[in-house]
Amino acid sequence: MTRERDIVITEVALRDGSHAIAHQYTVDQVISVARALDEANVPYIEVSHGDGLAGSSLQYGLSRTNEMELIEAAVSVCKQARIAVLLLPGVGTMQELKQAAGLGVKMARIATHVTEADISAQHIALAKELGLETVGFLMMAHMAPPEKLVEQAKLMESYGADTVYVVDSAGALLPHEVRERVRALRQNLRVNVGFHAHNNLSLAMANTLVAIEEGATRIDGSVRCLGAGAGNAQTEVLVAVLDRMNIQTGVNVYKMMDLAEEIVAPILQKPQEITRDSLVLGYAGVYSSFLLHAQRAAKQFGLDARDILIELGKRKVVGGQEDMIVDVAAAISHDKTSVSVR
Ligand SMILES: C[C@H](O)CC(=O)C(=O)O
Ligand SMILES: [Mn+2]
Repeated sequence: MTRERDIVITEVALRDGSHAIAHQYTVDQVISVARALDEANVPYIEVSHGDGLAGSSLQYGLSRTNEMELIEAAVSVCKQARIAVLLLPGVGTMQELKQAAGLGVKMARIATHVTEADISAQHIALAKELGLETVGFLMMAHMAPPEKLVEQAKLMESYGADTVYVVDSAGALLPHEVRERVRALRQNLRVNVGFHAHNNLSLAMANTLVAIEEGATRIDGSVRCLGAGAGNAQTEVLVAVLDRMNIQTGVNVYKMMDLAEEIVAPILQKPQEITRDSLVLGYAGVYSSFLLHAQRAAKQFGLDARDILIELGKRKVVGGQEDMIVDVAAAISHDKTSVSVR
């Protein structure tokens, strides 16, 4: 018997990658990327604002195109791939989830900070009620020890999640820390375990392989590394590596390479690489989607973005606290000015 997929990949460039391009996706771009991913036999494609449904706002960044149009476009061109959406309770509401389901979305990923799983109960329940495959997405997983992660994951499982993800939002986890976390979830959950990496410390691939070794079967990647910060595990590389390991993803390696090169690379204003600022995200444990916000604030206040990011890391700022970025920049700028006039 042939195994079609040992590992089920969710491609996140059309959602996580939205952070990297300041939420400027057009319908044409989404159509060409989603169609090519579908032809490459990628099973799940996530589409929404970078911060999930209804993320388009002054706080998180305004989308160029209404995400429902993007979702509808992606659904319309996929023959086998299922479209997924991300939802952060409090940012997105039940109404957007219902609307997305009505457009043909098949999977909902309900994301909370790693210690706040309790706010996902109603959204997970609604997603199940709507007949969606449902994922609990525990973000900033480096901020909680394995026991805490297990406690929170069990809550999501009890609400009905089919899968719970360890999400390394800051790209800060080291391989042994991924091992401990995925192992702990595998030992304590009955549902699937997933892993979502960020490449800020150049560990996305290594960490993903460790997660798979520990039994994670749901894995996220972004083609051409098109994700927040330095991007995620690079999907076309991941499927090639897994193929060499005789681990089936069902994804066509050549087609992934071609779409990365010919369709996704031209969307990028500059190549996704580990710059000094994205490296600091992983080094200081800062949410990857803060990168562009911090760079903008640095420009506004004439500062080094690294100083802002390091301070955000010290203050343990988490997703949803984007307004703190400007506050921190203003405070650093104020301190500098007062020192220089003394
Ligand atoms: C809203 C975040 O961008 C979700 C995510 O991809 C992460 O935490 O990482
Ligand atoms: Mn991410």
